[in-house]
Amino acid sequence: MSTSIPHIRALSHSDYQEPAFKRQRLEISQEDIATNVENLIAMENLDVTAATPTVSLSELEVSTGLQPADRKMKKKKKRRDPPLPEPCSGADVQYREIRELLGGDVVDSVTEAGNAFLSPFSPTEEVTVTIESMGSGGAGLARAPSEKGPWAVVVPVALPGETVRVKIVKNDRMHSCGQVLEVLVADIETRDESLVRCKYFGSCGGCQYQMLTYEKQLELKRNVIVKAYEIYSSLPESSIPTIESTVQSPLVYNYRTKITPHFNRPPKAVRNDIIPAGEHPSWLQIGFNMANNRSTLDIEECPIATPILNEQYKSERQIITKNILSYQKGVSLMFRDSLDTAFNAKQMMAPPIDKLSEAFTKHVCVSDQNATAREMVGDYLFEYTAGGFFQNNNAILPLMVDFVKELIRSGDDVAPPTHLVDTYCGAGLFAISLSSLFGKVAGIELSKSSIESAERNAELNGIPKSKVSFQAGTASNIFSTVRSFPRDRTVVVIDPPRKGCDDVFLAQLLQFRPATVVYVSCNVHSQAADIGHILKATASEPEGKRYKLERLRGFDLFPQTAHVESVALLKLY
Ligand SMILES: C[S@@+](CC[C@H](N)C(=O)[O-])C[C@H]1O[C@@H](n2cnc3c(N)ncnc32)[C@H](O)[C@@H]1O
Repeated sequence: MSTSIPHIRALSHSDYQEPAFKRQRLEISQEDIATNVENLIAMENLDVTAATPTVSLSELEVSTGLQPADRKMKKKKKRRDPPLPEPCSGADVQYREIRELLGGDVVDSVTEAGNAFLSPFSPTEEVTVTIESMGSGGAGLARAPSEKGPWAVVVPVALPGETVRVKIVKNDRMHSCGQVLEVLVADIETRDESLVRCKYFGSCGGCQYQMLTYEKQLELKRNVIVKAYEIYSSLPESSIPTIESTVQSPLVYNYRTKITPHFNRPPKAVRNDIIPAGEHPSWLQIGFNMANNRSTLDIEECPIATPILNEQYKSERQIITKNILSYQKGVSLMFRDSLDTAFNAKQMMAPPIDKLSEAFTKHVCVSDQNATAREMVGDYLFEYTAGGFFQNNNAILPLMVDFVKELIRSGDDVAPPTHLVDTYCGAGLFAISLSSLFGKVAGIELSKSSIESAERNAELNGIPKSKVSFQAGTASNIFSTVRSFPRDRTVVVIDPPRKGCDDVFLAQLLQFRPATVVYVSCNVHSQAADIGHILKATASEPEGKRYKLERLRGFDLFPQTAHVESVALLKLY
């Protein structure tokens, strides 16, 4: 039964036009032609089994316009496959999921035959597939029809069990990406189109889950953590605690406190045009990356961003549109929700603190990357450079900080921790928010401007320098600074960037061996890999020196998207 899916239908026709001046991404380049031909030649010399994608020579000639003579010319040119994706990256996670779907042996044999990039689909081909599983990136995963050979189709906004007609929009290693044209068989139990708030949902790459209830989104995010630990930690099931339910964001729309829309410079062909007042030329795309490819989709407002960001973005779009012909380069904009920095921060924090006053409630939008932004998290005030790192969902931050506090307090009351080491500390969010639990706090962070903010934040919040110190540098350097900290009373908080901790950091952490480690992560896959490494490295140590993973819980910092963050507690036992 075909189901009416308004936003998906809208995507399938010509609402969105690729700007005429842009080279079509799907155009086959000379290099692609060469590769396809070589692969084809390789296939001709192979004992072609069912495991090999089947594209006939004539099909390839039709799709590439290549004639037999060209084949001879290109025969000698060999091109190697691009390297495998960076471990724990989104592409790596997806590749592993594709291997799971198609079978590791099958993928290996296609790869050995040099055909991992030989898509059985011609660009823009339409195909009907049934989604078999949900990828951790929020897209449905399907097998290509069997006559196409072992190949996957990755389909955003399609759910397991659904049958969808898609247009192929991109070919990659062992898979093609499909854009839904029609949902032929819908999972009406799970899909609820009335929940979708954004008219660009499905074509914009920002959100994946608007068609799901929030409860379902949280369940899927928990599954991502379960799977990440199964695959990336290489730990036995018995070493992984029950993963707790994902903590909800108090706001599920209008929560995002930073957005970075962008646009390209105008194409040469229109440089001498005159844009009539109030008109938005069709070639001008100001917005966010599309799902499935990196071209920009023109978007007037983003429902997951805070209202003040949308207000400012809308008026900025008008100014840019008016002046677009004067831009020589593409621009990445930044809008950051902030408390109004016109109020004096020291005065705000001088008792008696009035949290209902304008200084604590008036929000503004900061669009200068170098300007200062300000936010209150619980009882602490934080300032930071607007273009620098600060978490993007302020509504959930107090819950996250409280959970970290709970983990720290959950231990031995007889000898509670006295020292905190905040690694990858940014502007001091954890160091400062947790400072009341400790006698001594040390933080480290690579960005000098974030360290300056952290120092200022300690001062603004009345935390003496004798108690809290910050250091600019790579995280592993902290261990020489905190040599005097008592390891059995020390908590190390780890909150690295997406790629996780490096080997030097992990080696130093293992040598230091603090009683408690709280690992906060924006990439559950690298967190699982790092924690797996820590547990395995200490597994054969004597009692009291082995780490145990005691708690693990997801936090939904980005509702409507597939992204999930997680917090883990490690203890020595
Ligand atoms: C996910 S953020 C966490 C920041 C902070 N904990 C917070 O919640 O606001 C990761 C931080 O690690 C910093 N960083 C990246 N590589 C680093 C390294 N090798 N050593 C120390 N800090 C690093 C980044 O600048 C960024 O501020």
